[in-house]
Amino acid sequence: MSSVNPIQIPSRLPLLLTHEGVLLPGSTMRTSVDSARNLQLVRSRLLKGTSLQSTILGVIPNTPDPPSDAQDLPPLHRIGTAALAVQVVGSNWPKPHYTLLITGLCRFQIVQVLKEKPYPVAEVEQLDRLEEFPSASDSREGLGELSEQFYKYAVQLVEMLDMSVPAVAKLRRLLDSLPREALPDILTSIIRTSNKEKLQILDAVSLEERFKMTIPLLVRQIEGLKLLQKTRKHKQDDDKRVVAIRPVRRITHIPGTLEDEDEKEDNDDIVMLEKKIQTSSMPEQAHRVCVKEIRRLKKMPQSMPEYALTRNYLELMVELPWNKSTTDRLDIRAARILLDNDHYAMEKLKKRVLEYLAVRQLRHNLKGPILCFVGPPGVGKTSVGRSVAKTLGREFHRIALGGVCDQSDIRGHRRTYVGSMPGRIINGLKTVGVNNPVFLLDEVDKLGKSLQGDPAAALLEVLDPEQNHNFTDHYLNVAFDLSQVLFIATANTTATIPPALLDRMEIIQVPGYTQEEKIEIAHRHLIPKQLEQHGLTPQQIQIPQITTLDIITRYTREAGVRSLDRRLGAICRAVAVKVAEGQHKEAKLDHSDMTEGEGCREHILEDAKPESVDDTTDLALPPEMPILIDFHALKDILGPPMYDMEWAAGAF
Ligand SMILES: Nc1ncnc2c1ncn2[C@@H]1O[C@H](COP(=O)(O)OP(=O)(O)OP(=O)(O)O)[C@@H](O)[C@H]1O
Repeated sequence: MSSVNPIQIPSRLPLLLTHEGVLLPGSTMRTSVDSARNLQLVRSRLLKGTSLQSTILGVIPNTPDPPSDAQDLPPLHRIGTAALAVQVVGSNWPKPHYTLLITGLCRFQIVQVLKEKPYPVAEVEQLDRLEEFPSASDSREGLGELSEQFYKYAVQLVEMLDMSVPAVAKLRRLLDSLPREALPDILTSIIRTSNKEKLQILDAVSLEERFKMTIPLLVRQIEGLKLLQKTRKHKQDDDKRVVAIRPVRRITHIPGTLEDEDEKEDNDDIVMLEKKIQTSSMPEQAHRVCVKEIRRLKKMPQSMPEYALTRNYLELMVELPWNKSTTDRLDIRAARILLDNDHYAMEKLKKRVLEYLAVRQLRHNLKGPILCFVGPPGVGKTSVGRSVAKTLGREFHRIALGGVCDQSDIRGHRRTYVGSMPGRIINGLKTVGVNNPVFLLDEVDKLGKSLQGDPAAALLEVLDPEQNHNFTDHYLNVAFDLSQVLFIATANTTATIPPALLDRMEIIQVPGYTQEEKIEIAHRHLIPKQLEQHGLTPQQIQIPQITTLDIITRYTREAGVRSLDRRLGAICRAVAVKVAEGQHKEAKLDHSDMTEGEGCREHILEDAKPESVDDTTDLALPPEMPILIDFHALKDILGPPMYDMEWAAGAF
């Protein structure tokens, strides 16, 4: 048996009166201090004292300290534990108090109270003299047997616990290295015992008595664990000892229970994850990290917060498209047709995009300036980016950068950070599932800056073809090759784009549209799209060009076509309601009444002529009569015009 350093406590000790919990020698506990004498003790002894001796206290259990020091001391419990104050944490909320972390050293008994104020001090006699403990070889007969019996139970108990928990493994080692005489106190404070039982153990000054009293407690705990394993009604205990009473995983297999299935599922998941790591085509370095992490994961209890973190990390690693890409199918003629089909006007932009794609096709690589479309909102910048992806046969992903002011948005958080996650680039790659998508960095001009770093600086690394084959997201902590990604940026203005970023991009201005262009865009693209979105057919609604002009001039004022698109959406919604209610025939009738009465402009009547009706009966109506949207209908749906532009209609 190992020899033990004798502990010699001072003969006078300041007394800390506690009534919650019992501190036993060899164990540690937290206690809250908020009564007058205890507060004084902490302030004048622990916080002011500088010697090691000033951190030694006499902890008296089962004795509440009166709230005010004007009140007399209550009768003190006879035996206390000399303790070392390891940590003092103070707070003023909700009232001034301290939390002490104290470690029990040995028993003592009070000989005489020397003073009661400002905190009690007593002359004490040390009861445990560890150096006098008999060793296993030369112990007295009775005690040797008792201690042997106790040791066996202790080993049995610890071996029933989950050895993969570091605290349990440590406890198992301690059983062999600590003197047996110290074990009753330590085990009593670990196993499930009441304060009363702990107090009895504290009061048991004789070692023999202590062993005798602790053995039944151990047996009770062992029986409890056996029962627990049988019923598998493993309850989470809010007591910190929960770690110590977790049954061993390998002997808890009781088929058929829900938790059993959960655990099995989890284990299956880990096996699957391991297989995925082995078969994944990730680079050597990433593979090494994954293998290391999965080894750690296997040893971790599932209740540990790190378990979920590590698992999420590994799942992301196997999901990332390290080597998965789509094949480019670039045909410049087809690209031209596709761009023309999707977008009216914007000749300059389309020309430059085609040039860009042609050069990429001839050079077979993507190194080159990043295209940045700059123009007012709603002129189709995003939508051209989407078309580029379509022409190349690549996946498309939009990364909105407006308002981003933290560089971890781009580069991710380190995994040590609570709630850490990868940045938007890695997240985007996970979403598209290939390593060569088109990434549209939307609104680069609206990047912010903050104490959390400059996201523009992080973007520089992403966009620089010389560096981005080695892009390291903080969360992944291994390099990912971004060189196959085609980046396109959009902005409303170049004025607020950081110069270093601007330097890496080729700016293509996208001007606003003329009224005529807007009308064409509306009729070629926006209206058909809206009809489709609302489940309408051209036979159900008719929007003449003059109405479109009315919307453009009287209801919107913009360089692009976004508001126009929204207004058309509102019209389609209103018509969809009519159609759905099956009332569109009546609506048409009412409507023709109204246009007649109010003298609609000639062109509208002309537009309506082919379908115009002079019969008032439902039956006389052609079955598919479109709802005509004229200026009056427009007013009904969108409200009165926001801008009075009568002249514009005339001009048209
Ligand atoms: N020339 C065009 N031809 C066809 N549709 C167009 C054209 N210009 C814009 N659109 C349509 O207008 C809508 C708005 O365009 P988009 O979202 O691409 O604008 P944006 O310039 O990216 O705006 P923001 O700067 O606000 O992001 C889209 O539905 C798009 O299809």
